[in-house]
Amino acid sequence: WQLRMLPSSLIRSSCLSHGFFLVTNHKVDAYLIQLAYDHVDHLFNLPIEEKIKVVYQKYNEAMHGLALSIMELLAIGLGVDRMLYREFFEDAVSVMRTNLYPTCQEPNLSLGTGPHCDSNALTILHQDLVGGLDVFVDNKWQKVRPIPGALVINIGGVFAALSNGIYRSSLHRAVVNSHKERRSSVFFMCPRADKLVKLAEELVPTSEGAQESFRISHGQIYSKLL
Ligand SMILES: O=C(O)CCC(=O)C(=O)O
Ligand SMILES: [Fe+2]
Repeated sequence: WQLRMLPSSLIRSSCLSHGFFLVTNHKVDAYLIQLAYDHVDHLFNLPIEEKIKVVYQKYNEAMHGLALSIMELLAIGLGVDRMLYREFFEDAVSVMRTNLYPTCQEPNLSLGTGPHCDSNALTILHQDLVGGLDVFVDNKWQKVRPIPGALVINIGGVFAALSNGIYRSSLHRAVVNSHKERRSSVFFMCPRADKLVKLAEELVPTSEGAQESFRISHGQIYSKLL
């Protein structure tokens, strides 16, 4: 199972089946990604130094910019106005998480990050070269093998809802191993909680009433997904 590259039609086909794809040549500075990892250890020693805050701010800005570009490709793939999701997510709130998975003598008995679907809109994950991310596709766990410099993108529950379920949000997990610790940095983009999540007209070919009944805030979707 190999995922690669992306014009909007390739993104569309991966989103129709499982919602995961890789982005390379994404212009996010490799040095910035490395800095974010380097500073993880300091995060636990509060107060956080100004320097570290700046790294994470820059990391978030870079990922936010990339996520907005991906939103355009997702829109093209769905046949809606190219700017629709870019504009919708312009003021998105984001969360960043850095995971450290220590080695484990009995990896089969332990959960790294247990099976889950992301409930936010779009996730951008950077993993080191150890490997451990699995996606449940075609009824089995399949590895997302690390590729140097590549970012793993996946559709979350909010975007699956925005696409009227056309794009999929898939179950995934991170497993541990007995020989090498692993790190990943994850950027979760979600709309502000009070944002009204409304389907693009093209995705609801039925009456205005159906549109109306779909109006639901992101907070409501989020609480249903948790
Ligand atoms: O660490 C990973 O590879 C996966 C992490 C993940 O899925 C998450 O934090 O939502
Ligand atoms: Fe996840």
